[in-house]
Amino acid sequence: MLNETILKSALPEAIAARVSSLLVKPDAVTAVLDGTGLDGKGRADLEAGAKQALEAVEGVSEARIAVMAERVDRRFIAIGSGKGGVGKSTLTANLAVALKRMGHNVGVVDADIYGPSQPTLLASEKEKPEAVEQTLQPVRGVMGIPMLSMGHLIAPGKAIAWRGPMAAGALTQLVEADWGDADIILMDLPPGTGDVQLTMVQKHKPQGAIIVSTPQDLALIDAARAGQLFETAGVPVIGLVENMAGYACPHCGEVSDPFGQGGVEKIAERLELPFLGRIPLTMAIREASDKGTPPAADDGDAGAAFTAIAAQLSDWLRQGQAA
Ligand SMILES: Nc1ncnc2c1ncn2[C@@H]1O[C@H](COP(=O)(O)OP(=O)(O)OP(=O)(O)O)[C@@H](O)[C@H]1O
Repeated sequence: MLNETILKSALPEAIAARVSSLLVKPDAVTAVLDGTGLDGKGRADLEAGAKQALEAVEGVSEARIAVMAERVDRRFIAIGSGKGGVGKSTLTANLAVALKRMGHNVGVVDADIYGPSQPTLLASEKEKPEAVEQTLQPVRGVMGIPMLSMGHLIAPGKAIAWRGPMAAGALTQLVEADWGDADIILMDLPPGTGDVQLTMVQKHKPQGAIIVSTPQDLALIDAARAGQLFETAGVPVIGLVENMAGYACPHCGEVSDPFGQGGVEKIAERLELPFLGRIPLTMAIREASDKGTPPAADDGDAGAAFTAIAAQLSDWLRQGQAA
């Protein structure tokens, strides 16, 4: 006589551990499995494995499997800048790595569709995302961080020259991918404050935003504009980050300020927004970024500034404000 114990013992251990219920009905066996933490492929494999094992049991003509997963309360955090080339992508990659090291389930959407650099920064250039039932499955970057970028979907070196609606459509696919149990998704926005950015922010409504700027006056004007963009869209600004602040000469050790100093902190004060910290301009950061080894992945000096900013983001995520 078939019963739950017999059926469960026919399942491989990893599948048996996920059984929520197993019922023997006259026409079929029905199993409900817990798919929490698995991505689309993992859930499909779980379902197929259970079905095959149960239908191999004598007396079972059909096994119906349902894989359920706990709803993940997912938050998107946008990293934006008013101006290009100020280090938005570098900050995003390092914040992701630092948050991961702090125990967060973090993912990265490279929404910088015109210049996607996350595949290089997080060493996933060769990966190609698959789609399961038309939903993209993120690839894995450094430290297993789930991530998606247009850079994964287009041929390397190919420029993307899309108009707003097409760009927004492509980005939706990245945002609405199967993020599994990742509950914090960092979104590397395209630089600037045009229509594309505003549409993206309004459509995908991040829970908070970080603005990056270098300390020079021109960048600061644009950073203030980025603040207005988020305000218009009703997205709270978590704080401002100053990048490329102070350069220590690798030969003589003298510190100079090619882009000025302290400007971002001043503008944060003026806009009444938190200042999250300063990242120095160093060869180590540039070299590590090009190699796909984000400095925040280890305890070296180059990563410390990123880790300190990630700690504030982590506090904001826990309490709703930066420490
Ligand atoms: N603190 C830093 N020290 C040294 N180099 C840096 C630093 N921050 C960024 N860089 C370098 O500056 C360049 C631009 O950085 P990044 O791509 O992160 O900027 P971005 O704002 O995302 O640019 P884009 O406009 O392309 O989106 C990269 O080569 C990066 O390695």
